[in-house]
Amino acid sequence: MSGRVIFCNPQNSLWLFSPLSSSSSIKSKTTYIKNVFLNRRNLLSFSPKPSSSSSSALFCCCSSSSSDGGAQSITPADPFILTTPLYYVNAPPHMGSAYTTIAADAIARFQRLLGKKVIFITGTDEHGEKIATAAAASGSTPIEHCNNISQAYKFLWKDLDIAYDKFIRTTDSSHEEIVKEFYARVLASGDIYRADYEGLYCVGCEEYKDEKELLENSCCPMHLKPCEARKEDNYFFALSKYQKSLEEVLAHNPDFIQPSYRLNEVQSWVKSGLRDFSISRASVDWGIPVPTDEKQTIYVWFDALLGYVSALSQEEEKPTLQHAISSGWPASLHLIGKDILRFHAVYWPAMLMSAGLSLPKMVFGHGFLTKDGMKMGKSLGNTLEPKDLVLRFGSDAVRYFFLREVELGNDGDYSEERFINIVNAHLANTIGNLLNRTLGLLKKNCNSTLIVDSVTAAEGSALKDTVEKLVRTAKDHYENLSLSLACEAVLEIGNAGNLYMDERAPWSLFKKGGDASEAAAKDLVVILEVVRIIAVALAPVTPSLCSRIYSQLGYSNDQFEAITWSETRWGGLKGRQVMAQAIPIFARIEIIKEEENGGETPKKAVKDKKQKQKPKPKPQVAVEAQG
Ligand SMILES: Nc1ncnc2c1ncn2[C@@H]1O[C@H](COP(=O)(O)OP(=O)(O)OP(=O)(O)O)[C@@H](O)[C@H]1O
Ligand SMILES: [Zn+2]
Repeated sequence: MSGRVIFCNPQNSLWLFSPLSSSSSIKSKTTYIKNVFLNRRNLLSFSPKPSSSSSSALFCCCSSSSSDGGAQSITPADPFILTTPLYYVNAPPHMGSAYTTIAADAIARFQRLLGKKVIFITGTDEHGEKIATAAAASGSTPIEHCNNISQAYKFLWKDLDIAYDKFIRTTDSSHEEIVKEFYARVLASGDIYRADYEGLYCVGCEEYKDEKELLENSCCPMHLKPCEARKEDNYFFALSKYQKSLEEVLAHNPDFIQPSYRLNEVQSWVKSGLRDFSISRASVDWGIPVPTDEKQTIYVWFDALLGYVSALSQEEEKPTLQHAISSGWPASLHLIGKDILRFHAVYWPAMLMSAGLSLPKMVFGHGFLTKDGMKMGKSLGNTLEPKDLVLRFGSDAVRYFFLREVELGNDGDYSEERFINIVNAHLANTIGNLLNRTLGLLKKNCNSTLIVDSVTAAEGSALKDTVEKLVRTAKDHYENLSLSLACEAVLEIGNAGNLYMDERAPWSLFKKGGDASEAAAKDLVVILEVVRIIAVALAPVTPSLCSRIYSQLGYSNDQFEAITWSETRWGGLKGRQVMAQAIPIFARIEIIKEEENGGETPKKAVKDKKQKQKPKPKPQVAVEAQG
């Protein structure tokens, strides 16, 4: 289905022209508009057109517009555009930055499994005072510093199996072009003016603060450092002009800000009165020059948010807003931490409205990974090294633990003991052992070959029903971004498989021979089918682990790469398939005492554990092959 959107008002409104006849009721027109347009593009709210307007225009949509110079066709094939924050390169990545990116990657992978065209954008935010200071402290030029840290992000994303489509750096020249064009548009809308400003500035947040949000001694609650009193002659963005439009967007679009409890927070910021904010810095050199005044640079947030748009420009095209947005803007989802919600839920929509661009469909502000109750962050330095975790435990364990343990939206504290317990119990035991035991029995009793022509010929009906129900549950949770609950549902499939194995006890049926033996061989097929379904349903979260499962089930890597969610349907295993050699797909993590590992690093401890026996008091962790 498609419709026409005609751009009429350069500010905030557009008119929808619907093919419904003029005699259709307002209710049916409303339903039509909702179904066809809302949530597909960015028609965030609408109201019946004032009767004096053009006869074919049905509704006036507030707060969203298309800037593409006229009519725009809407097609169902819009891509799913998903973004992480562009991380600030004042310091290398840490587990907090990894958390958002892992979650975004799982969402992107799930959407790809559904067959959607996905554009998964991540990148680095590289301008501003903090960066210049960090570069000076490390004895490098700002761009050298940015190159190093940006590269560190890319390396980490590789280690964590992050399959992004676009990595945007705000120092890219194409980005700079787009920021300048955007600035010019906002200026042309009459939303930029020059004024003096005096206030309290947190360099950590790169933001002027309201006194009422600060702790004692004007300390920033996030960075625990006193803010500096500053006075500057700056360019301002007229945010206050968008008060009403923002209120309407928030009121009419309950899904725009997620989780829903964050909407109240945003609504109360807006209700308390929006103040214009400064979008340039006279005292900062490391930034994009203001197009109309080379003595000032554009405020780092005004610049960075535009990275979501500039990331869409194609290398072979001239970097213009028009080209960039024609790749499918608006974003379907900005996944961010709650620390930067105000920028994404208030500043960014207002900026987009001013420039006549569509608003993102959803902004999801997740919670914090904390250490001793404080947000882990680069500025506080209380971070956890994701690289270390990956080296010790592998990317699947890291991805699984944080997505399973910290429900997207909530805060969560890290504990190594809990990490080990969870990944051992879920990945090594429930899933890994189930596959390993089953393949072992298949090898011993069936020559590693499935004895049936198709899985349906072997199916265990009650188990099949349970699995089908849990697959539906997992899908619903993925769709609602409840990643922890999605993991839980998939684990339940594993539990059901283990229960079936224990109840049927195929090892003893094989001993009986005859029909019992044949029933046992069918049971093995059924269990392997359960594990195959787990591999599809958990692929967004633990892609490497799931590809190892697929390869043990006799599929090629290419076959795994081509899977879609529809393959969670019961019956996918090929009859008469010969299974690969059973090797543990997930190395169980063992806690061994340091007296056993002689103080060596945990991985090394596996190899040397038998030789070194010096007594030492503290426990250590080692990785061991699952038995
Ligand atoms: N402790 C954390 N828990 C969850 N996500 C985090 C955490 N720290 C950072 N992030 C992610 O990184 C984003 C902020 O990126 P940024 O580069 O500013 O990192 P930061 O470590 O918070 O920096 P700083 O400590 O200097 O403020 C957050 O919105 C969130 O997506
Ligand atoms: Zn701060």
